[in-house]
Amino acid sequence: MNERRKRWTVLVLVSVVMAMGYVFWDIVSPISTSLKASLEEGGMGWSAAEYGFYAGSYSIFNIFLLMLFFGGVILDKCGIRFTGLLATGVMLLGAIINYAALTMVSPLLEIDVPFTLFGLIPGHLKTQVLVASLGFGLFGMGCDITGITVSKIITKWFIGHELASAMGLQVAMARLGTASALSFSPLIAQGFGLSASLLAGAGVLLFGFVLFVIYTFYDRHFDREQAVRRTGRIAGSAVSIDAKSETKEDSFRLRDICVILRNPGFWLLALLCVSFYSSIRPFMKFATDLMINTFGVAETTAGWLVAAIPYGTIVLTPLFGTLYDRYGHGARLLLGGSVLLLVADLLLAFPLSHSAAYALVIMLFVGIAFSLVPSAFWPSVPKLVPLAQLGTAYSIIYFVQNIGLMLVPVWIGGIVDRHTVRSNDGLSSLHVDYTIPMVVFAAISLLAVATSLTLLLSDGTKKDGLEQANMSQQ
Ligand SMILES: C[C@H](NC(=O)[C@@H](N)CCCCN)C(=O)O
Repeated sequence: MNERRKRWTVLVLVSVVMAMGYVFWDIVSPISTSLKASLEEGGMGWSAAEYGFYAGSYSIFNIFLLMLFFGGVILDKCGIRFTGLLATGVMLLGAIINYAALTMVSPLLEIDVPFTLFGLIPGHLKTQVLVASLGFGLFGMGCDITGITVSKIITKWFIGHELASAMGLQVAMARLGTASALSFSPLIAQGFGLSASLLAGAGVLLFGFVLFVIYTFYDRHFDREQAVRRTGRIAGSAVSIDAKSETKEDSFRLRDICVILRNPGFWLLALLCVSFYSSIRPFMKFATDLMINTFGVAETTAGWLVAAIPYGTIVLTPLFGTLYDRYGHGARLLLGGSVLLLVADLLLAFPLSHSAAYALVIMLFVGIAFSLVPSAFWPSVPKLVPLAQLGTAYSIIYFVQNIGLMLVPVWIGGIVDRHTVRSNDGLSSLHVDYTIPMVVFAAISLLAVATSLTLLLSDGTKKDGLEQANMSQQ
């Protein structure tokens, strides 16, 4: 197999592994209403607060046990193969615990929670919710560590080649995973029961684990070839390189963390990541409700309007990635995406029309923004951070991103509660005015605009290469 074919095969393998993670991540979202239904109606009787706690538990280990940070250190210290197997294994284990909670732990047992952590934890929790959350937290830890591992794998194989196209395709596969979960999970649950969706999700993760095992053979082969090349280059010298070990670039020293933390470019990227993703991901959690309340569409139509976001990104992310590879202008792509998101937020806060067509156009704007920024953001990180520190750098970025992803929905949820009024039309009793929540999202997007503008300006003076094409050879 020639080099080019090998690296694209690797891309397919690891993108599918990652997409499997995204499938499980959203497997419960479309069936949450059924989960909240009573036992007699075939649900599990979860309260909205319990569901919110379960959904937020994805980030619990990543944030409170600093697992993302340690994951990055393990990646840089122990290498891709070890970390990838560990992370995909933990994802699978978490998913199995999550599934087992829904089938084996009674939803009738409740416990009183001794501390509520500033209102983030409900005062009473079903033991089933607690066990499911433990599983989902473990899954989240494995999933995000798989994320940094996959980013490092793609960088390792594609640096100097089609790096942004490759990362764009990987993100497109991830979005396909999200879209598939949203589309198929309700069908599986309707046909075979709620827990069947989770079982299907766990099955999908087992498939991902097997694919990662296959990838390790490619990885070992790559390292051996690199070692042979190096040995060739230093032929005659007394230095010997162990062909079994990973490449020298992968070795990590603890003081590298200080190097990363002292890099202002890194902090700009981390700030852009948390502001952009905190503005778009939590928005997507509230978007269906916003469609119903602001544009008066039915729940199913609202779901389809919001689904236009991930479906649109499947095509656009690799397209923008290819443009970045060939023509550069990464900082401009970041700025363009952030500005577009800001405009979309404002057009939803102060709608010019209340038609479904208007809402669809805005969702397409959001989809374009959600393609522009990720396609330029992730391949830009290796331009500001050396390969030896890349795993740690990605993990710190994910860590900062997770803080926003955990806090912003809680914040917006509180604002939504305060802007919910009982309507008099006798049909839907509650109405939410989304003006203020959307203004808050717009303010967070404005921070993303300011950060990407700073990145563009500093690239002009420091020449970090964000505006340069990624491909140095075909
Ligand atoms: C590519 C990018 N990834 C992330 O934002 C990661 N934090 C997600 C990690 C894996 C899934 N939990 C994206 O999805 O845009």
